Amino acid sequence: MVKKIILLGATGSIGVQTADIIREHPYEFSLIGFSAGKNMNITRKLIAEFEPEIVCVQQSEDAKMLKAEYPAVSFVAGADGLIEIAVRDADIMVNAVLGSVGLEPTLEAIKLGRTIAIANKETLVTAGHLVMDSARQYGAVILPVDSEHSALFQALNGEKKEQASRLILTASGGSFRDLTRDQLKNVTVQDALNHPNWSMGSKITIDSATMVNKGLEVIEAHILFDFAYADIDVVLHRESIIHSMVEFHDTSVMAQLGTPDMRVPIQYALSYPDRLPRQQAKRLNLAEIGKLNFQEMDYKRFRALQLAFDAGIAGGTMTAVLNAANEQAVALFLNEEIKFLQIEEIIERAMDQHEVLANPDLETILHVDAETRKSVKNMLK
Ligand SMILES: NC(=O)C1=CN([C@@H]2O[C@H](COP(=O)(O)OP(=O)(O)OC[C@H]3O[C@@H](n4cnc5c(N)ncnc54)[C@H](OP(=O)(O)O)[C@@H]3O)[C@@H](O)[C@H]2O)C=CC1
Ligand SMILES: CC(=O)[C@@H](O)[C@H](O)COP(=O)(O)O
Ligand SMILES: [Mn+2]
Repeated sequence: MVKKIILLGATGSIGVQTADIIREHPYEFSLIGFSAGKNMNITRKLIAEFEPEIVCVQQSEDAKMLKAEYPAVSFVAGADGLIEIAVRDADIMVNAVLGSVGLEPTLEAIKLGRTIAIANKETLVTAGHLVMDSARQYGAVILPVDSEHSALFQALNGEKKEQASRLILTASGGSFRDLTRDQLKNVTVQDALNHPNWSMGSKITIDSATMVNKGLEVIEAHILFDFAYADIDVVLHRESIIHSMVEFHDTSVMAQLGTPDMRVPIQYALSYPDRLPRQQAKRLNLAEIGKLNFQEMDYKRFRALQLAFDAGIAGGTMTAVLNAANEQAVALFLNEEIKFLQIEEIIERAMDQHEVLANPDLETILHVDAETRKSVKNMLK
């Protein structure tokens, strides 16, 4: 049976790699619709290759322009268009957009009991409890794409969750892992975009350099697997070969390993519960395992990780504040309007200014998200 795929964020790093997997397995998957933001070149290439039923783009002018070029395709635009495409009848909706913009489309697809393959960690950090409560209510399946959470999901597969005692996330340390905090004062955007192991979109690459990414992933792990923060650890692992581990109460540790290639966790989510062969993948050289490097996480050097734990433990709306402040701050850094170390300063100030609201509904979360973005803008005035 060919699985019909709806892909949000098709023109991004995860989106393009998801298209690779669909291309590699034409008898397993069919791309029936996708969303893009502003990248019309990749959008045109995907339309020509996959002949989707429906395409969403950010700007309505782009939708009009494309309609003239591809009259057989339906085009929608903007936030409403993202929801319209997300709820399209399909076997899997892949959320690979960037940022909390992915939240409402995901919630609407969940209400229809859809299977969601989720790469978009901002959705889960912003409103993970709403997402998981709604998934339980409507019987929707949430499959992790993020490499660490795919590893945790695989290591937990077939196990009794109550017999797992600890989640151990691995962190490469990012682009500046060999710099002291003092040396971070004048680093450039170009330097920050130079991740040692992964080729990713700009925002997550900056998040890896600040260690916010690992902080978001700690919250994502708490949300997806319902582990207390006290039972989630992070270890520095320079090679990104062990993608994360689960320790059980008999002290066994199950790990998932592989060369750093996001197509593997993407394919696993799409083909779950089966595994499909990957001829094109670079197989792990077993000699490399002997050289793997692990170090204790240094929470002083990587202050943003501590902030993320603090936000998760505070709960309620605080994770939405962390995420929104970070999204704004990273955009400012990428625009060269602030220095690298100001990213974590902005996050800390936004959190200090926030009164946590417990058990927030969607309206409250969206309001807090918007207010946080405004407050970050005011910080710089
Ligand atoms: N890249 C990776 O290896 C990994 C990514 N992730 C997560 O996956 C998600 C996507 O990351 P990544 O692929 O790197 O991001 P990219 O920036 O490469 O791609 C983001 C995608 O979302 C679209 N987009 C951006 N903003 C909007 C918006 N406001 N409305 C509609 N569409 C929008 C972009 O469109 P366009 O480019 O056309 O403007 C693009 O298709 C993130 O949450 C990230 O943390 C998780 C693990 C690994
Ligand atoms: C590929 C992926 O899942 C990214 O989240 C990656 O893990 C970032 O790596 P670090 O945050 O460990 O540098
Ligand atoms: Mn990850």
